[in-house]
Amino acid sequence: MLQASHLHYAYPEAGREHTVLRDVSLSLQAGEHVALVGSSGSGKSTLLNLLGGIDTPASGEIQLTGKVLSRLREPELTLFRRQHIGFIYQQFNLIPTLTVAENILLPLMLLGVAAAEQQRRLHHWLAAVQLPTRGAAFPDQLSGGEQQRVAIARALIHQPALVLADEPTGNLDAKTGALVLDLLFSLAGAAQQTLLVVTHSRTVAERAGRILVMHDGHLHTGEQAMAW
Ligand SMILES: Nc1ncnc2c1ncn2[C@@H]1O[C@H](COP(=O)(O)OP(=O)(O)OP(=O)(O)O)[C@@H](O)[C@H]1O
Repeated sequence: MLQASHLHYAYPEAGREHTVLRDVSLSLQAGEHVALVGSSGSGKSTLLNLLGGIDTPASGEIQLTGKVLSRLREPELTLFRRQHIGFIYQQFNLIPTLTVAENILLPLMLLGVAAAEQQRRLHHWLAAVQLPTRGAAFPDQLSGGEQQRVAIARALIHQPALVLADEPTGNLDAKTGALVLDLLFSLAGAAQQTLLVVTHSRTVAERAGRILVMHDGHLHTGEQAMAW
């Protein structure tokens, strides 16, 4: 469902180019759960941003559910992202002025889903992330683990084909992280969604079906990844 070929990416740095991704290729099968690991600064978040259509590679091609991202122009690219991708971040990234319910509903509002259908899915997802009575709360009234469960509901409510999670347990203690991780893997699994999780945690990586390792801008798979 995702095929990335020969991706290159560089950031401008003091008048020079700082190359972060060098000839990175990968493919993800529909419904697969994959962990992306590697040392700090190796380019994991950068790769996630390219795969999610938030940023554009200098060269190379990304095909997602049959569409080549670089051939999409605004506003099609934004619409494609809203329909097919869900993001989960280490810092939760909830909107502090919106309630839990409003945060979860954002993707459906942006897609123009009918109000009755929004409410039906909201009830389902509040229950799915074990926060059935917290819809009217604001993010700062929730614990970190609860906020990340809201972020999971927001990332999955529009049934995206691809879920990208950048260190989803990085801000949580081990016990809370394990609960959040269980929810993320089981909900994405039930919906047969493809899940790519960036992590520094061996426990998280071992939950995935496959591990990819970023090292010095290159992506290692299979046997090479086993050494991680
Ligand atoms: N906006 C930016 N401008 C310039 N350089 C950047 C920018 N964002 C990231 N970088 C650099 O690109 C490299 C890769 O960063 P990236 O965030 O992708 O790494 P990472 O593997 O996700 O790291 P971590 O595990 O610490 O989150 C780093 O050297 C970083 O300093």
